[in-house]
Amino acid sequence: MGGKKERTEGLGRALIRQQNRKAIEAKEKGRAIHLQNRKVLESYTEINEIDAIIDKSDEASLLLSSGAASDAGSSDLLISADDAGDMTAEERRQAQKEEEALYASNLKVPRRPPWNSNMSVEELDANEKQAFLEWRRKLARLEENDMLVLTPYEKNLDIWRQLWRVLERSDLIVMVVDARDPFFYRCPDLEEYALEIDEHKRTLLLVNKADLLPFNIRKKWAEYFHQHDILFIFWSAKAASAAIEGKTLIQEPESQESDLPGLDTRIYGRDELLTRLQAEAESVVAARERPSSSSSTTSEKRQVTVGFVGYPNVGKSSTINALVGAKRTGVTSTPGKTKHFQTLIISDELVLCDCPGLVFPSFSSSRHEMVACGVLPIDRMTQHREAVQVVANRVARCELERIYNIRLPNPKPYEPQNRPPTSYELLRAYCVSRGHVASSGLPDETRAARQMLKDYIDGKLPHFELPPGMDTSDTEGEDSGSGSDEEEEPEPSSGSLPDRRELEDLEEFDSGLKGSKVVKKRENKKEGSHKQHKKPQRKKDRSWRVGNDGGDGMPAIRVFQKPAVNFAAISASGRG
Ligand SMILES: Nc1nc2c(ncn2[C@@H]2O[C@H](COP(=O)(O)OP(=O)(O)OP(=O)(O)O)[C@@H](O)[C@H]2O)c(=O)[nH]1
Repeated sequence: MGGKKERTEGLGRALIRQQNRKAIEAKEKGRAIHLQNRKVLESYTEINEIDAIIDKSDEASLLLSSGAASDAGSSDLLISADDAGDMTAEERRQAQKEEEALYASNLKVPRRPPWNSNMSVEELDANEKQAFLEWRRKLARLEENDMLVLTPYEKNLDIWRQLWRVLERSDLIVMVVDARDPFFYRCPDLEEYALEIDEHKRTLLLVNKADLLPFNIRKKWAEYFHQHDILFIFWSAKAASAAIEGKTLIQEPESQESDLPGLDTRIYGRDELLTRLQAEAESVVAARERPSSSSSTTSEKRQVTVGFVGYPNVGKSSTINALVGAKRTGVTSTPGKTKHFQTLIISDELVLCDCPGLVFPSFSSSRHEMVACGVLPIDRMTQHREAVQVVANRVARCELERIYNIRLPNPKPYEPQNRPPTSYELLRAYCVSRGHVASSGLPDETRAARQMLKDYIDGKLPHFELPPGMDTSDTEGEDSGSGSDEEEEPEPSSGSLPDRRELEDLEEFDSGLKGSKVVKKRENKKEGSHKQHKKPQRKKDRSWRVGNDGGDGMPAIRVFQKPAVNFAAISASGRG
């Protein structure tokens, strides 16, 4: 008997030892993969397909071995360059719109492949890589269509993995968008993906930076969201942080009446937002548990999780900091600094989760627009005139003149009188007034462009989009005060303001030389801190000339799909 017992114990010990060995091996493997993945998380929006294949040859071989690349050459999506070459600009734009509408549904957020807790770490890793490469391959195929321009998007799987985790663990998903152009930052497919994970999950649009939106425009957006069944809240992380310090940033209008009963146009305060988020998340949990509620005897409260997702720079970290009431995550105006998701326990009932900013794939914007909207870093700007043209198209001429204390040349008699200034005119006027001269002796357009884009992103240059189907005539005659009691001070002039005649003289002048005089005069008068650039000016350089007749290498004015907001009309209707 004793021998049998010993044998059984021996077998038991052997089994335990085997289990432990397996556990240690699995842990080691997991650690190896973990270490391998622990390289600093970086956002890859600029990487191209070739780079991806060279850099990640292991992933490429995975893709090839799966046979997934076998149909990569099929051309059912293609409109060839030859077909497109015969079209007029208008026809091309129309065809592009049609193609974009046709393939809009192909712009998906990458899905995490199905998984379960029995899978090994390697298996999970390989499946995720495979699914991700498949997703990238589909997008690459879209790019083969000459009519479709896919803007840079996040190509680092590890960043998408962060999103998958946040989506899976959150009951309520808060999509943070910039109030000045909510639909640029909204990703409807993400809402769909959340529902695929769990049909009860809800997505709420947190319309941040509402302090930068005039009240009447906020009201229009509220009506639009309400009519289209979009769950939304207006919010200003900046105002909420100011409130924590006892300051008031937003002066709300006394009456916020609307034709739609129950319309919520308020900008929420910190406590209100926390309460509402918790209530929304609890309603998700309640809906999820409802079918089995008959078997549940207790009504005890569960901890709910609210995940914050969105493009870089929309204010996710600022929002979390304002909600937590202390600085817990880094905030800067450089997009893409949050690299890993963070979990913050607010109370026994509420947990917040901050996801790194993600650039979702889209057709609808240009790279310049993405720089101007703050989702691609200004440092990566290669064509500054194109990016500044976005600013020139969207900020009223009078606002640019007032805020920068500059004079922009009037449109020529043969041009539409309401055309926006060209980026060239704007950059030149700015450089002249500030004395920004590059070492070449030419206006330092890059420096000017960087400053203007920063001002545009930070809200110093006012701009906003109207809800779809609405134009400025819908907002005229209404109070459009921004609600913010922060009055924009015009920038101090660096010297006396050149009058229009002086500027027009400059157009006719060999302005490299004359420009340098203007520059020096201004520098001496005010901006003592600026370096004196002593390099001789190029006499015959024509890059200072104003005009868009094409003779000076200036790009034609770009027509953007979204109509520029007529700020002049809005300003005239009472905006400060
Ligand atoms: N005017 C205004 N500016 C804001 C507000 N919230 C955030 N900002 C500014 O927007 C910029 C980006 O804010 P972050 O909180 O770092 O944005 P994020 O979404 O966490 O960015 P990533 O880490 O890149 O994903 C910073 O310059 C903030 O000061 C707001 O409510 N109003």
